[in-house]
Amino acid sequence: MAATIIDGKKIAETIQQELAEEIKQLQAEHHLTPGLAVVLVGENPASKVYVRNKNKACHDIGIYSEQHNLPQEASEQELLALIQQLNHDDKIHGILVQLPLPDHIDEHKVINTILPEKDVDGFHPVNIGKLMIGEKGFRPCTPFGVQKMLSYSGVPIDGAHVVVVGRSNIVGKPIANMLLQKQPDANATVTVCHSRTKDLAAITRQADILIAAIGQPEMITAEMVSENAVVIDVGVNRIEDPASKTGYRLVGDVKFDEVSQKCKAISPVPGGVGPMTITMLLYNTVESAKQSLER
Ligand SMILES: Nc1nc(=O)c2c([nH]1)NC[C@@H]1CN(c3ccc(C(=O)N[C@@H](CCC(=O)O)C(=O)O)cc3)C=[N+]21
Repeated sequence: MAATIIDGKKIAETIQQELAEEIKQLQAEHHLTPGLAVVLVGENPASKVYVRNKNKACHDIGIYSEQHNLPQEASEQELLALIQQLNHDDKIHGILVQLPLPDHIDEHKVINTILPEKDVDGFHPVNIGKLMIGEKGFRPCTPFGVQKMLSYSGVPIDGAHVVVVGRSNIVGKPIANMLLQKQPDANATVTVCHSRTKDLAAITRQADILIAAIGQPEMITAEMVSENAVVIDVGVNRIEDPASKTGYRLVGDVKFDEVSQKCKAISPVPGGVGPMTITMLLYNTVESAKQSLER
């Protein structure tokens, strides 16, 4: 039987409406408008699309946003100075530096310079540490979006066997930690697999919830999933497609056509995790603005 489609776009819209209400209230009661600064270095075309989408989403729900474009040749020093300036800017509650950065810039140094209380991407070691020990802090937007997507869809996480394929710092490792926590919308049994895993399919077939975050187009096939599985596809891969007017097409890490004929529920690409990622960035920015009232 065909799987239920987990409509990330629709869930994202619902959450964005809730955020818009919350922002109206912050403005009425505290004269406070949440503010986000997005920093883009260079000309990566995919990055430009995301940055544009983020700015639009901010505008739609009432978040103030500003975009800082640095040229590809900008020095690390220049970028760090900009971050320092944004750290001290009271209009700005969230700072996002679009990754990847050019090779001559040290990503760790850049992330470490962002104040943890403005790190709405959840990439600063302080926020990663808080996630690890279950303390309040910013959660990385993509895994946070996956968790919300599951809970909004009524997928039981408590006690479920979650299999994560992929061990990146921005998706695999944090999602595994989040769903493992002794907290609501978590309490899962988590297995993390990766490129060195022996007999991957034997493990993925055991998943109640399968999270594909490998970065390999259409790697997860029908024989790797069970009939009861809920499949969340985190992949965003651009593959060439001469038939498309853009010359490319977006596919996930899951072979959607065959897997969706077998499993219980599945999130599509596009229209799945992507819109949730942007929404959780907005969520974190609103959260950061609220926290600024308490300082
Ligand atoms: N500091 C930082 N934070 C990020 O969160 C971050 C980043 N760097 N670098 C790049 C990745 C990628 N990313 C996406 C966000 C939304 C969609 C998204 O909304 N995708 C749409 C389709 C968009 C399209 O058509 O290209 C969808 O899946 O429906 C995709 C990818 C955030 N990233």
